[in-house]
Amino acid sequence: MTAQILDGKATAAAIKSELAVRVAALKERGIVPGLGTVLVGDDPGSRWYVNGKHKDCAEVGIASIQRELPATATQEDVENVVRELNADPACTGYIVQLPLPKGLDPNPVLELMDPDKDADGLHPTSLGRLTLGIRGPLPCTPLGIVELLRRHDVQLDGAEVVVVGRGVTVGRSIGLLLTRRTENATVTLCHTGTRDLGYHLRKADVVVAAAGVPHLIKPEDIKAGAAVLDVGVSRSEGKIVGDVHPGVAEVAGWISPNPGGVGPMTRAMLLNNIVEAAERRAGV
Ligand SMILES: Nc1nc(=O)c2c([nH]1)NC[C@@H]1CN(c3ccc(C(=O)N[C@@H](CCC(=O)O)C(=O)O)cc3)C=[N+]21
Repeated sequence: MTAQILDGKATAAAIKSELAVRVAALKERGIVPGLGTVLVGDDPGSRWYVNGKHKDCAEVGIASIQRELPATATQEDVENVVRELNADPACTGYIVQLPLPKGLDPNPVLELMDPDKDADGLHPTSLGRLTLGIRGPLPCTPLGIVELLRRHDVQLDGAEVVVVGRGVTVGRSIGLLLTRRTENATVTLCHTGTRDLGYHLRKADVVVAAAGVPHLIKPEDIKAGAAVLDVGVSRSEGKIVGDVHPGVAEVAGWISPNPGGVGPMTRAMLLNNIVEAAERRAGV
């Protein structure tokens, strides 16, 4: 068996054209959604990601608000930019690109953000709302994964999902999404303290690999026909190496390529969060 592709690039493109229609409808009511980004320092990778987000915005008609600070910026400097974006009516939502340069503490910065302007869906209030079932921005990568599976008709209702990795952006938050009544999956969260990872993986209908360990997930650990999502981003000689061994494609029923899988979906969901925030504010 060769796995079918969970094509994140094509799916993200389809979502972006749907969002463009919703943005046009907002504009007819005089509302222009705007995404802000805060980039601190000169890490080329971070700059590349941030530029990509603004390119995405241009494609769907969302306005861009770019704030840049040098690597020498103080905690106070970063927090002042956050206060400014909180107060800016043109900014529907924004992200503070992580990681921040050494010496800066991200948590007070993130807590200072207006939760209603949280484009990442990772603000303490957003995670609290998700836990409590209150409408609000949702974490982009988990949401992208759910959307990618839904649009390829991969069943989540009743599925055994095994998540590998307990990072906040994916592992810690995706279970909250997948165990809602609307998704209705059973979720097991594995991490470096898990005694027998293979034992859990072999039962999984869906595997979300978000550990950041190159080729951690081996073909012998995957149930035939399972859906495997590769979220891992490690780099070797400039190329992305995911958490999933290439041999898994021979066993799995569905696999997300990396690049071209979950990454583009994450970006599309960031735009989705901006459009939804603008719609919520407009009472749509
Ligand atoms: N506040 C904040 N929010 C974020 O969402 C955030 C962040 N900080 N810091 C860094 C990570 C990383 N991240 C990616 C998003 C899309 C791709 C993506 O689209 N990748 C492409 C190409 C990757 C390549 O070729 O380098 C792909 O997977 O096909 C990658 C990485 C968002 N992040």
